[in-house]
Amino acid sequence: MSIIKFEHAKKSYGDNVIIPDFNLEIDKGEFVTLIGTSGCGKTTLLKMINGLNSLDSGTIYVEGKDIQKENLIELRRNIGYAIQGSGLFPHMSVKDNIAYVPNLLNKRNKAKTKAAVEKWIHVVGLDQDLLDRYPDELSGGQQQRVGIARSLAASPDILLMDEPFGAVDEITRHQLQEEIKRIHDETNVTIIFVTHDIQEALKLGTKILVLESGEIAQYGTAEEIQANPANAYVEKLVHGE
Ligand SMILES: Nc1ncnc2c1ncn2[C@@H]1O[C@H](COP(=O)(O)OP(=O)(O)OP(=O)(O)O)[C@@H](O)[C@H]1O
Repeated sequence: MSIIKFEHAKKSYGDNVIIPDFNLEIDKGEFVTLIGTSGCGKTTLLKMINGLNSLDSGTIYVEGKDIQKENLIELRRNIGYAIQGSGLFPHMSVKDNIAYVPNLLNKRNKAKTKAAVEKWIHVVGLDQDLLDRYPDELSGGQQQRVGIARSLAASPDILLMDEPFGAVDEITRHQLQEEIKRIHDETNVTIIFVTHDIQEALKLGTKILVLESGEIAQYGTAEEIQANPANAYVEKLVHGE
């Protein structure tokens, strides 16, 4: 069974139709990289999955359930969300940022939350010494890692990532790419990852979703889209001018 299924999903802002008629099934455990020109609707599509954007019409199923009939708070607990610039709570320590969702889930089981925090800070490759610092006392790359740790700390089945490595230097970006690949291999979390960078999309994705004006230009493996680009846009994207 697919973990996410779109059926004629439509989204507009006012009269501006961004996603006209979206149909796709994403299998559990995929690492989907979502790429397309600026303004084509990548962020809009991502936010439809966790209910941050409501649908005009159509249906999205997450783990077989129609999200429009679900409690959105419950839904989002199972869907991690990591955004560019980390999106950390500035007034909370690193520890409290990562513990935020586990605390909600574990209620007063402090030992369980502490174990989750220690596990995830380690998984994203950060030192335990950073736990008591505040976000503005970290480098951009460290903040980004904490953001990823926070989004994973509730052990979600799905992780939505919106250009999570956009704001860091090349070396850190490369390290974070390796880190997220490893996390995906180890946890089998289903990831939907927005990027502007075709090399990043090809490197990380088990499937690449090329979006063009809110519609699927192509959905396939890196090999497939490189060997058989579906149209001139995909061709240009993967092979340059
Ligand atoms: N809240 C909003 N109200 C009105 N229009 C919006 C809103 N959010 C996005 N848009 C518009 O919808 C279109 C798609 O935006 P979206 O952010 O999904 O694109 P994107 O592919 O993620 O772009 P980028 O790569 O630049 O981040 C754009 O034209 C944008 O201006």
